[in-house]
Amino acid sequence: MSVHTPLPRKKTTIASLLASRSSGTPITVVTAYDYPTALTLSSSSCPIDMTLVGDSLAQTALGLPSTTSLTLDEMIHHAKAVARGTTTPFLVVDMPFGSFHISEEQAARNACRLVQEAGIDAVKLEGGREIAPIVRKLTSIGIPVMAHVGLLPQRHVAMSGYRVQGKDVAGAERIWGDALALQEAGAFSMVIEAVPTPLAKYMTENLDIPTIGIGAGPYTNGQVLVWDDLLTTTPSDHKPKFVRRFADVRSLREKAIAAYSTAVKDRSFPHEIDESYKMDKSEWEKFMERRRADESSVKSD
Ligand SMILES: Nc1nc(=O)c2c([nH]1)NC[C@@H]1CN(c3ccc(C(=O)N[C@@H](CCC(=O)O)C(=O)O)cc3)CN21
Ligand SMILES: CC(C)C(=O)C(=O)O
Repeated sequence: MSVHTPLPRKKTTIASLLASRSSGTPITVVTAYDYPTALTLSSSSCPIDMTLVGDSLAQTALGLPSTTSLTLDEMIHHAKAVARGTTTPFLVVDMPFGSFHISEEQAARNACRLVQEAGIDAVKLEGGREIAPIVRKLTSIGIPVMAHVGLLPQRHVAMSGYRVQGKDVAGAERIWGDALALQEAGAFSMVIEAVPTPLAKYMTENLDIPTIGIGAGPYTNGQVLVWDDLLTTTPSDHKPKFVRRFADVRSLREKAIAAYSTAVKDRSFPHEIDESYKMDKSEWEKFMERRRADESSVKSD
């Protein structure tokens, strides 16, 4: 095989994620909310291991004030589009607020909908030890669950805002206890959001499942970022400390739209030959002859 031919990439599995953890190869996760984004993540020249249809969908793509108003039906609509564009990455979908807390039965029914209607690989559930029975239930019926501890955006009101968690002994012990309970319940992996670096490092070293950090420092088994944050797609004054801007797509888009507007208004777009269609001269002349005949027959009526 020539050096220019990329090696065919294999579909990420739970086993391959565990192998990455064991070999110390960082796991890459990015969110996606639509088909073209899913295609980009699936065909990246440097691998993205997991695609997450995060419920950040509410804010990034739907303009909602927080994730709590996102419905399961809205999530399924987007998850289907992402699934159509996802090949090799492991596809994880957030269960929206209110779609899994009511009972194990409700959680199982809704997780089954996500699997059957959207064709996703796994679900992610925000919460601590109180949702361990739900994690156990879903795992027991063969739906892999990614846990999510630390900052829980679905509880931003109860937590008095989006704040770093586990900064004192009590907070750190609570998060560590939650992590153990969720691993014990069968979670295959765990997102750790906005906790101090030493706590995330301790958790990574003392759990058996891959940890995926966001605002959790460099020592987790993998990292996740929101598509819109890493590309800078949207105007926003606030940048959480954990976000790094890998591109400025927003200014690129704004420049493109301004250039389009200018070109239409000054009539330099479209170009008469390069961007427009031709017609045979004789066909055009026949067309005009017939129009003239029509006009004179209307006049003589
Ligand atoms: N675009 C986007 N990116 C995200 O990472 C994201 C969403 N949306 N929506 C759902 C949740 C909300 N998230 C957030 C939102 C804000 C902060 C934030 O402002 N954090 C403060 C912490 C301040 C402190 O306690 O010291 C920061 O300034 O970093 C963190 C996570 C993560 N998720
Ligand atoms: C920030 C990531 C982990 C998430 O849960 C989301 O995108 O909703």
